Amino acid sequence: MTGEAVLDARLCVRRGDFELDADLRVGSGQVLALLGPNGAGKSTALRALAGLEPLSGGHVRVDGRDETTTPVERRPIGVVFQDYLLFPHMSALDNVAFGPRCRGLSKAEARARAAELLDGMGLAEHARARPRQLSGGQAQRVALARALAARPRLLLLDEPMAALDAGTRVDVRAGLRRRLEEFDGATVLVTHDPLDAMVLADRIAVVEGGRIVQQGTPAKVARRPRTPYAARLVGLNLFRGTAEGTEVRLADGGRVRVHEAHRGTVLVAFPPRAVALHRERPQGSPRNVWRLRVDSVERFGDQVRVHLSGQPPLAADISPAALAELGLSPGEAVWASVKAAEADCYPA
Ligand SMILES: Nc1ncnc2c1ncn2[C@@H]1O[C@H](COP(=O)(O)OP(=O)(O)OP(=O)(O)O)[C@@H](O)[C@H]1O
Repeated sequence: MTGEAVLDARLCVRRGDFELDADLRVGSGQVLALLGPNGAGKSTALRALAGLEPLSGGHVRVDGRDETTTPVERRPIGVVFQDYLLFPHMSALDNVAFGPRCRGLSKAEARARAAELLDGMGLAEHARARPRQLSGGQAQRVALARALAARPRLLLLDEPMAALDAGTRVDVRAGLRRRLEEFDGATVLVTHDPLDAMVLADRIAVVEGGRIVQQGTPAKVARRPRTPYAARLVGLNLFRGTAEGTEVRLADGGRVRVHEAHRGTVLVAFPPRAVALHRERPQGSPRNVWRLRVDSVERFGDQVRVHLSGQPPLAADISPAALAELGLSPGEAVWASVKAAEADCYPA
């Protein structure tokens, strides 16, 4: 990120035994996704930014101003909660007008601003509807309009797709992306869905155990994950090891041959579709060949994902026809191979 950050925060929070310690910087018009497993500290980070969770250390700066001790209602922040928390007894218009009203705008001014925002979200004809009369996607847009109504500089989105059914998610996600592109403040989005992070964010911070373990563009995180969690999310096999030329000795046992020579501690990644399975030991070209055992087999899109244990443990994607031909079942031994050219190797 270049230039001055809209959000510059160091969040140190203690909750019982749990400790969050994370640095966040988000530029103007940028979306940062906090992606991580349950209990990683994503919501704690969002709550700390909003002022709902006290910091034991660190700071929150927005546009260069220190907001660390600013009360929740006076922070230049808009929040969209997971289940939107719209006021059920108010119309969409009054839900959106609520924030500006609280900040001192007259009723007419607040309503005019709310109407404009709803209009911009394609919700003009739903302005009088109560939340329960809205679809999930519409309710999300009202919640977003409400968060934007106070003209925040920092927008916080907590699992914005979680309340939606799978069928509407794709459209709503695309719509949310367009709206976030129009927002010139900073956005922090919490999710445990990699697809949300990939589609909505300019940058992803992978949070595990209260720490940011990796940060980068979605493409970079997807291609070069740095932890087994991140690798699983994007569906890659990932190993840490020590390279000596084109051979990598893996930390947990086994070896992988890679295409380019490296030296020292590295990560090696390759997709499950790069793994071929064989009944007989394969011959020929410079490839990796391992004798492994089938752990489990699951349907994965139009492919079958075979989980293998051994050194190294792998996931392999093969076609249902190939599975039938191999006649594999859990507990059986199988040969697995990967071409050296398919194994991406990078410094750890
Ligand atoms: N009310 C609480 N009191 C004490 N500790 C808490 C409380 N809520 C959460 N924690 C601790 O904080 C940690 C982080 O929780 P947090 O909700 O921030 O994780 P998360 O990444 O948002 O997970 P999820 O995806 O499940 O929402 C948890 O592991 C838990 O140990």
